[in-house]
Amino acid sequence: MINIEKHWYDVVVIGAGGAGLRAAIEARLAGKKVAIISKSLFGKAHTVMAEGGAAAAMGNVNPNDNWMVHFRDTMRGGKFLNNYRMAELHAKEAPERIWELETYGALFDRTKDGKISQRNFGGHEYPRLAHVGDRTGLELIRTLQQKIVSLQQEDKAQHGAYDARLRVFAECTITELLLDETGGQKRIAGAFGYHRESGEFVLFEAPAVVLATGGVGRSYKVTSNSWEYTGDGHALALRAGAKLINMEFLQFHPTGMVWPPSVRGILVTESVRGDGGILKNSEGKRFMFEYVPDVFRKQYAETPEEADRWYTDPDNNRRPPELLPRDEVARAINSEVKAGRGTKAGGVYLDIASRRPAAEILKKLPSMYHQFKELADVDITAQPMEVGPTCHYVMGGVEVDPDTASAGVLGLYAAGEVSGGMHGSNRLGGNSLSDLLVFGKRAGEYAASYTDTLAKRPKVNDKQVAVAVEEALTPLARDGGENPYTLQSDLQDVMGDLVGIIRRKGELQESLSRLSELRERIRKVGATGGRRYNPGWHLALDLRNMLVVSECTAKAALEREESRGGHTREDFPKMDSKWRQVNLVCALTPTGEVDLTHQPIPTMTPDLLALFDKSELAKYMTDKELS
Ligand SMILES: Cc1cc2nc3c(=O)[nH]c(=O)nc-3n(C[C@H](O)[C@H](O)[C@H](O)COP(=O)(O)OP(=O)(O)OC[C@H]3O[C@@H](n4cnc5c(N)ncnc54)[C@H](O)[C@@H]3O)c2cc1C
Repeated sequence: MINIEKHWYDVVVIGAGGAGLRAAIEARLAGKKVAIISKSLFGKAHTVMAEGGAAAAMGNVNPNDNWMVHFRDTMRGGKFLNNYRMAELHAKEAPERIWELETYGALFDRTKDGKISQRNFGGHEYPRLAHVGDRTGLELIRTLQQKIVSLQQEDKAQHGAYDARLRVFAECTITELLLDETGGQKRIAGAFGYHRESGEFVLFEAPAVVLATGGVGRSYKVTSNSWEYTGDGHALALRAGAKLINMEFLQFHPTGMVWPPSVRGILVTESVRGDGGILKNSEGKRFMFEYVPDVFRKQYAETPEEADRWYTDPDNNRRPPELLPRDEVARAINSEVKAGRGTKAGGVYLDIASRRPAAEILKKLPSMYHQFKELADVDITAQPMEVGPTCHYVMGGVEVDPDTASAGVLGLYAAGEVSGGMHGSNRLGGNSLSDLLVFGKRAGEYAASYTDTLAKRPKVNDKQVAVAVEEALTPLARDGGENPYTLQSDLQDVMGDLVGIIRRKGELQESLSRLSELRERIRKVGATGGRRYNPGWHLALDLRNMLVVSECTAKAALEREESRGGHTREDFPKMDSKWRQVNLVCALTPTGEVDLTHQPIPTMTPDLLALFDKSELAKYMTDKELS
């Protein structure tokens, strides 16, 4: 007889990064009983790793900034494939969400006159990233956790227990969402998972679930993402009947560490370039001036002199090309390396040492200094760093309603990196931290109000629970099954080699047939040992999520015959305005295959269209759309 620990909540939030914590706070403030579930330790999420800052048009450093400029930058960055309504809400609400963090106790760096300081970042017209040195994510998580503790203290005073209305389940992985399908309509009824340490199963009965599980980067070997980003939320949503959009768009951050091999992929923050760092090839040439695409030519400097003047006089000079959106810089580095002008380890040089005094580097980039000193024995105040592209962020994700964050299945919501649409084909740096605050809050609010509309709670189906138990136990029961680590490595090879930064038709076709072979092998995955802390078993369970998400990416990448943002096709090197009108949508067939369809993207409202010059829109839109 399998023992299953049972809990009863109004709202279950899966994920304890910024999106999950902000959603949980909002649902709790609405009076709901809320569980926060986290695969990793509490406080250890992608959000904590964020370095550069959170983008919000507060206009503290340049008063010309406002939500309309931020909206324009976000749409340009996403090459106009963004869900315009999400980009609008994000630009309008981000400043409020940042100021609100201060009321929770956040301590941002300040300007001389005491306002929240804001720094430059790629694709943002004005200094816009609220930051705490290069440890912004740490402050964000610390503050949200502090708010949670303060709410728990209120609950202790009112209800006699700290976790009466807000409880954290750390090191607990959700493997399945549970649905009530009575009357032919799917409604969320709960979530099933296991405690990582004991291997014991756990069931959360709840009418509303917020997915806040972050990204998918572990499907690639060279990635800035950590072990838990196996696309669980994306896969859970698919299996529950929701859809994924834009999965072909993956952001390869231009600057990951490339040396030594053990740390390849770890992020080198864009703040290095925002604060004056420049990129050079092995011949010592500052090469980015040669890679400014026509659509951005007007906004970027043509000479190093103009670019350097911009740091002190941004109103009369144009930005350095090192601050182009990330997809452009990543492709440029890739081209330099391919042309034989890379470093021995396959990267290029990022130099701040010759550009800023050591004391300033230490003050503004303390984490980068320690990262390079400890991991690569490089002193960034005296030597250049070696960098190259690393898989960093997934623009694609769960299709949501922009206002409510509803994922299209009753009771299911998604926010943060797991959701799709907001960033279009490419995310601007800093826009994720603000995204997760804006839409985390909205998801929590609407999940809570949804539970108020229910006449009775959806019922958990015991058969579904039995299937979830069996699914989880099968790898342990299988003798001589495939090794999960080998399977993960093989999957990463397929994605890195065939669905990487530059894509080609033949390779994408090959990736799909290799993924289909992997599907068969993953069905036979085995894990030795028992249920007590067993990472091999955990990975065996994660693999099916990584696989289905990778299939979505490969299928959509093959289908989209153009290059845009985080999707570059060597055989279709240009943007095509016909493709801008289309979202590629993935759903699962009843037999679990990925089904891909085209869906028209929502048409931008005239008031928002009027924020752009017609000549600029003409670079992205069809004549029909413009008329
Ligand atoms: C090194 C680095 C630097 C970055 N710097 C910046 C920056 O400066 N500015 C910016 O805007 N963005 C930055 N980003 C991106 C940004 O940090 C992330 O996109 C963002 O934090 C994602 O937040 P999230 O709340 O959606 O998910 P995360 O913070 O990734 O949290 C996901 C949570 O879900 C949990 N989880 C996952 N699967 C399961 C499961 N099956 N069951 C239970 N729990 C699960 C995880 O344990 C975790 O708690 C950076 C990213 C990295 C990696």
